[in-house]
Amino acid sequence: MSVNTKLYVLTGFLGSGKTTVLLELLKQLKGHKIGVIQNEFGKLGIDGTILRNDDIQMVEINRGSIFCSCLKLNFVNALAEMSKQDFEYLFVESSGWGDPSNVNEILEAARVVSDKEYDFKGVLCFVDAVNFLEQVKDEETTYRQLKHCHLAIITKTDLADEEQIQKVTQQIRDINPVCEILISANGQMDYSFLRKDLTIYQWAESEETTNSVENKPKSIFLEYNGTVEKSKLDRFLQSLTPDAYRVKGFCRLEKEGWTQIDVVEALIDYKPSEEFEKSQLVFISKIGPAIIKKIFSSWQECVGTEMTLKN
Ligand SMILES: Nc1nc2c(ncn2[C@@H]2O[C@H](COP(=O)(O)OP(=O)(O)OP(=O)(O)O)[C@@H](O)[C@H]2O)c(=O)[nH]1
Repeated sequence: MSVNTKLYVLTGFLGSGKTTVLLELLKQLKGHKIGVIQNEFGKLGIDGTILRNDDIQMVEINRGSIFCSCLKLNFVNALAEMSKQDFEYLFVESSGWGDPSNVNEILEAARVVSDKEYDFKGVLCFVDAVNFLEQVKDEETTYRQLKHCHLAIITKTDLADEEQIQKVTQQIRDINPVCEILISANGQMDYSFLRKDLTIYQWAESEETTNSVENKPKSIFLEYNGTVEKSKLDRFLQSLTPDAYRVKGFCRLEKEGWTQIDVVEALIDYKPSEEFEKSQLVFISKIGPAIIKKIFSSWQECVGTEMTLKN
């Protein structure tokens, strides 16, 4: 039987909580036929590993933004390929650096080459209640993601007080006066938006994306074998927080075993994880290739064991 696949595009700055809500959405929709297109910025598909599950079908597009000319054809092809599968829902998680200003142009291209039309339900933009007000001052991407969304989801409201949430809401309204706004804490939120057509909350006209190969932040990944003491790794990660937009990966710790590491600004989060062959951490640099030297010297000082850095 042929069904109309409901299509949602998830956007939001690095570490704003897209994967956290997507995992919850997948739980809420258990039993439905679901596809995911996962776009990671670095070479390693960390989110893909977190989301992988027998019930969903996933395609990963890594090493850049799906809105950038470097990857948008891959995105169009993935949409066309997945349109053959009669999913009930298709979620596209774009990378935190993704500027979705040209999303309509891409969906139009996909419409031309796909077997079936998607029922596009809207762009969801994740807004980090703790870090957004600072990010939006410096990062055009954060502004564009909001301008072109239909639903803004304020995340991490468990970590922000009422006054902060009010300020964030006001700033969202200044950028996008018509989008719907919801709040979320650790993926808990009102999911009834799934029954709505969010595209009625369209604000901005399509425009060129700001994503390009030239302005793509540097990403680098670190690997080590064996184990590391948590306190040492923590000191290492803390020393790098001013210079990295985001650090994430899976590490084997001496006492705690395999652990998922998430660093967003000053916040370092540790969660138990499945096992891997070796420990790997992806760094998305605020300071370009200069981060390489800092990673080397800080690792020497704080941890001191063998590791390798890869592009
Ligand atoms: N306390 C709290 N932490 C959250 C919330 N949402 C996300 N986080 C944490 O924030 C970090 C980043 O969350 P992700 O869901 O991976 O963010 P993301 O937008 O997918 O990240 P990128 O794909 O790297 O851009 C993780 O440590 C999450 O556990 C929330 O509502 N409350």
